[in-house]
Formats: sequence, C-alpha cells, structure tokens
Amino acid sequence: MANPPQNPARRAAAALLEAVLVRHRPLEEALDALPTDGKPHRVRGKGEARPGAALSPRDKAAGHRIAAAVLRRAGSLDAVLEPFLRREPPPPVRNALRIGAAELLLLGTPPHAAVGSAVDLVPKPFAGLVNAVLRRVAEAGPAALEGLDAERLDTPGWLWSAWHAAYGPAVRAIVAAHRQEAPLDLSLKPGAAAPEGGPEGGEMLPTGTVRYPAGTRVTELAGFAEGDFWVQDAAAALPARLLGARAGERVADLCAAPGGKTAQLAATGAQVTAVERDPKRAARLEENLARLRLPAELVVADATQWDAGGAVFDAILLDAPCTATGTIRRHPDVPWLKRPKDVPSAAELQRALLAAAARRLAPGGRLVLATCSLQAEEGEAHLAAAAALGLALDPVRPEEVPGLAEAVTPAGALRTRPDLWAERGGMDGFFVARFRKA
Ligand SMILES: C[S@@+](CC[C@H](N)C(=O)[O-])C[C@H]1O[C@@H](n2cnc3c(N)ncnc32)[C@H](O)[C@@H]1O
Repeated sequence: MANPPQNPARRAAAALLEAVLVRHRPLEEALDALPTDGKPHRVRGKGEARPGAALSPRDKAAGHRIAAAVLRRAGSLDAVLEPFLRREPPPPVRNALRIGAAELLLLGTPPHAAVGSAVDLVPKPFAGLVNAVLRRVAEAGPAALEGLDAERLDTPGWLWSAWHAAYGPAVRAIVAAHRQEAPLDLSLKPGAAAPEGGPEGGEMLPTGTVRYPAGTRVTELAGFAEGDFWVQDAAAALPARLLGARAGERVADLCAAPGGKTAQLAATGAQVTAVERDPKRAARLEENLARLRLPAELVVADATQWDAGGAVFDAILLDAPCTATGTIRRHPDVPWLKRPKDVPSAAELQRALLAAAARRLAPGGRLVLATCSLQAEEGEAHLAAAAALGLALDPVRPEEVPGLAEAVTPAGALRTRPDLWAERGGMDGFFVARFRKA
C-alpha cells in the first residue's frame, strides 16, 4: 500500500490554486472535486496538481483556508516574492511560493514549517529555489508587506477602475473589506429562535439577520436539521423582504436556486413558484426547502423562455445571475476568474430576464430585481431599461432597511457594499430595485 501523502492540507491548497489560477475553475467546484474521506477519487486530467489520497474534512478545511488566504492577497504576495525571483517559475512552483509566503506572512505558521512544507510541494529541481526564496521572505517579508499598496495590488486593475468610477474613494474601503472572511449569516424561519452557538453566540442585526463569527459551522448549530434557519448573507435577505409578499399571493421567484429567497417568500404564506434553469441546482433547492419544511412549486426551466401556462403573478423576484463581484469576501476566486467582457454579457442576460419577468407580472404587480454585483452595468443601468418595459420604480424607503439608510440611492434603489456595517463584519454587495407595473 502506498504511504499516505505528507502535507495533505498544503497539497489540497496547491490543487485549489491550480484549479482557480491556472485552469480558471471556480473554487467551490475545485473544493467539491477534492477526494475526501468516503468519496471516490475523480479522474483528473494530465498534469493537474493532485492532492494525493483521500483528505480528512480537517485537512480539506485547512487547505481551503490557505488557498483563500492566497487568493485574497495574491497581488501582495507576488510583490513580496518579486525581488527574490530572477525569472518566472512554472505555475506549480509559483503557487507553492505563494502558499509558503501566505503561511509566513498572513497565517502565522512557524517559519521552519512554512518553508519546509512549501519545499515539499515542488519537484526536486525546484526545492533549492523555494527554500532560498522563502527563507528570505521569512526575514524581509513582513516589512516588505507593510510598505505595499495592498488594496490596489490585490485587485485586478479593471475592477479597481470600475469601482472607482462607481464609488469614488470608497473603492479603498470596499477592497479592504474583501480581505476579511465573511461572517456566517442566518435567516430564521418565522417563529424560530436564533440558535445558540458559535464561539461568541449570534448577533441580531437591525434587518433581522442573525450573525455569527466567521468560521462558525452551520451544521453544528442547534436547529439546523430541524430546519429552523438557512444561511443567507444580510444583504441577500433584503430583496425578498422588499418584495413584501403576502399570504395567498401568487409569487414567482425567477433564478431561484439554491433557494434562500424562495424560502423567505414561502415563509410568508404566498403561493410560490420557483424557476431554476440548472437541474442540479434545482435539486439542491428542493433539498433545502424539504429541510426547512417550506412549500414551493419548482419549475426547471429557462426563465426567459418559460411560459407559465399563461399565468401572471402578483409579485416577482428576479435574483438574476451576475458576475458576483459583490460576493468576493465569500468567493475570493471571483476577481481572478471574471473578465471585463463578462460584465456586458451578464447585463444582457439580466435585461432579457427583466423583460421576461415584466411580461409575467399582473397589472399593478410588484417586481424586485436583484444582482449580487458591484458593477453599475448590472445594477443602476437597469433602471432605464425597466422604465422602457413599463416598470415604474417604487422607491425603497429608508425605514424599510433599518440601519442601512445610506444604502438607499438618490433614485430610490438599494446599493449595498462590502464595507457597509464594517464594524459588524460587512455585507455582500447587492443592487436591488423595486418596480410596479403600470
Ligand atoms: C444569483 S443565483 C440565485 C440565488 C437564489 N435566488 C437564492 O437566493 O438562493 C442565480 C441562479 O439563476 C440560475 N439561472 C441562470 N440563468 C437562468 C435562466 N435563464 N433561467 C432560470 N434560472 C437561471 C442559476 O443557475 C442560478 O442558480
């Protein structure tokens, strides 16, 4: 029998970084592909980093933590490494150096362990280089890191420019917020009590979300199996709240999986139809609703084509697919996967979905459009498109979003950002607008 691999968490981190930075695959997908205890190996392509034999949940979590630290600070780590590299090393060696530097400079790993484990990740001919470079990083790295313009280095230039154009000097606070791991936010089923647990227990936020410190494991909180709550960022809970669904109303949730907003709508007693294009994600939505014991009709369909049998709805929630640049705290791979051209194509799909939603709305019906993007093309720019579809903006009133009056835009939409409620742990960046059909 082969010996168990050494260094499993770092090998997992290297596999995750290769997936995101070299093969441009989403971090979540790469995490799912790691061979974990009780799960068979996936067949992997030639030349891909292999994490070795089955990983324990603990090593998988540690590998995820290391990879996320690298992704959050990749620009800064590369800048610290730069003076010690004479030529560009092959990608696996570059990633091993980033892992070693992250452990030395960000994660508090003792130098001998950080250097030794990084050396262990690379083929023999590169061991000397990794050892020499990381020893120098251990000595000079902390001071070098201090002197960097980290916010700029850790953000792709096109995103920085777009956010600067949209938010002015607040771009720095937005980017600083991306360095923090997001807390665990829960939405409670009506009547359920906030679960006790987490190192410091939960904090009730003014908008009704219960917040636990980053790193709290939801499945370990009392009431999870009973379906008392679901995971949903504080900002993500606002669109369904602003739709104001009522018992007995016919409500459609377009682009519904994994179902956080469907659950909110179903909990009001409205008759909810959830539409989701991706069958695998639809299955997850079904599982989530079953755990929560909340009813909704599920339709697996493309919402731009779905004819609803001619039905019209009193209210529609359109939580449209987007570039997800508002979720970088939770998904530090997003800046390295998205490209400028993804923004106009996402905006085009959002316009098509908005037009389809407008067609299925009863006269006088309400529609909420939401995207978890910080890009103005996927948010503010849709206000004009909505007007052309006969949708009148129904302005959000500050009292509808307690503690977040600053997120209400002059036009009456809602724009949340990762740096809002910074002292409480921030929130995802969302654009939300509510309309009424004439
Ligand atoms: C932002 S996520 C929705 C999150 C969900 N509303 C929640 O709160 O849990 C967008 C979803 O839209 C789905 N989707 C993308 N294009 C679609 C389309 N044309 N019709 C229906 N669903 C679509 C994606 O598969 C994805 O599950």
